[in-house]
Amino acid sequence: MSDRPNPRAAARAVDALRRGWPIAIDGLTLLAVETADADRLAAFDPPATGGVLISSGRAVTLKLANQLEAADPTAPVLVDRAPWIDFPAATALADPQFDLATPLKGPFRTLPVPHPDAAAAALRLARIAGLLPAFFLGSGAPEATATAADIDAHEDATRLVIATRARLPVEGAEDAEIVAFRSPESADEHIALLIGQPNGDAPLVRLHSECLTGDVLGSLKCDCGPQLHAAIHAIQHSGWGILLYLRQEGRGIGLVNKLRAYALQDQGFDTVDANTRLGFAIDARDFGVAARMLSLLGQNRVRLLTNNPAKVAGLEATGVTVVERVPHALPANPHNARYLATKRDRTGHQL
Ligand SMILES: Nc1nc2c(ncn2[C@@H]2O[C@H](COP(=O)(O)OP(=O)(O)OP(=O)(O)O)[C@@H](O)[C@H]2O)c(=O)[nH]1
Ligand SMILES: [Zn+2]
Repeated sequence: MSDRPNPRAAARAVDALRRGWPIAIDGLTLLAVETADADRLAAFDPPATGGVLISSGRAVTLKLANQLEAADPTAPVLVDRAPWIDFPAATALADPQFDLATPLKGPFRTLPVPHPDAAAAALRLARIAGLLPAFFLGSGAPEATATAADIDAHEDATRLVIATRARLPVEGAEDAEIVAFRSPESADEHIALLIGQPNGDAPLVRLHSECLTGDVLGSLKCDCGPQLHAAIHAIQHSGWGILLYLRQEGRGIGLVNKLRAYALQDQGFDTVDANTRLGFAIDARDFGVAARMLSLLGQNRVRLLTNNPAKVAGLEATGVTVVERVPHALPANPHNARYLATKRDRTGHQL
């Protein structure tokens, strides 16, 4: 009955969310809390009864869902918009960063989520837009309209194509070639660095997810910067291979949300709990993107440089054979020791 999924509609919806404009998804009309303000909210929901949509990871902190319900921290929860929930109160509801400074008063009451699939899709769209996963529901005229299928189509990795390639000598690998990938409507430009010459062996491959703080600023909170450079050296040393630089900042939640997770880590939460308290999955990355890039480069058998079994499983699930996992652990420092221990203890990293 419906038209073919339209990724362009999802792209328009992402743009509208970031600008603070209302959108509609399959029967729900929504305004992102993060980009709203009191006036926009008043125009969007004049009776102030529309409810606030959050994710169950956040709802657990607010005691609106139990741990069991939060097995999927991204599941939608609808909070009744009690008369006292004005714009600042809704912001405090959405953003756990302020919990210590402004303890939430409540009481909050949940309501059944109308159109749960649309609500879940809206929370996914907030993540794609790099915003907090929280919305006002209302009735204002939407600036953009998308369906859940449009959003999935927008994320479909098979639409990725090679945009261009060029020689790029880099420190540690002077004969490297850079290949850029794009998919229509998406702002992300993933990169592959091809190092050395194919020699008949499966290439040594590193999936590196973007980390502005670690890759560029030399952050000591994680191991990304040293892992990036060590990967280039290891690939060069192995004869040949590929470094994929994936635009999946913050394990897929975006830079600003990752920095919010860092603020929660400053309050004592570890990297796993920080993500779920914000209302995100522990790891929101889609390694199908990496599989598609390898396929466009003609590689379906790889030796994978990683400590993360989820990367091996993610590639294998999309048709890439991982003939060997090659460990990629680097020395800890006082600032990232807890982060590395959490990865070992809570996300199955083999260090
Ligand atoms: N959300 C969030 N992302 C983080 C945090 N610390 C680092 N990252 C992101 O995690 C990603 C780095 O992960 P990877 O280097 O691929 O590491 P990994 O998944 O642990 O796997 P391997 O290094 O391959 O073993 C980058 O996108 C970072 O921005 C954090 O505390 N919270
Ligand atoms: Zn990092």
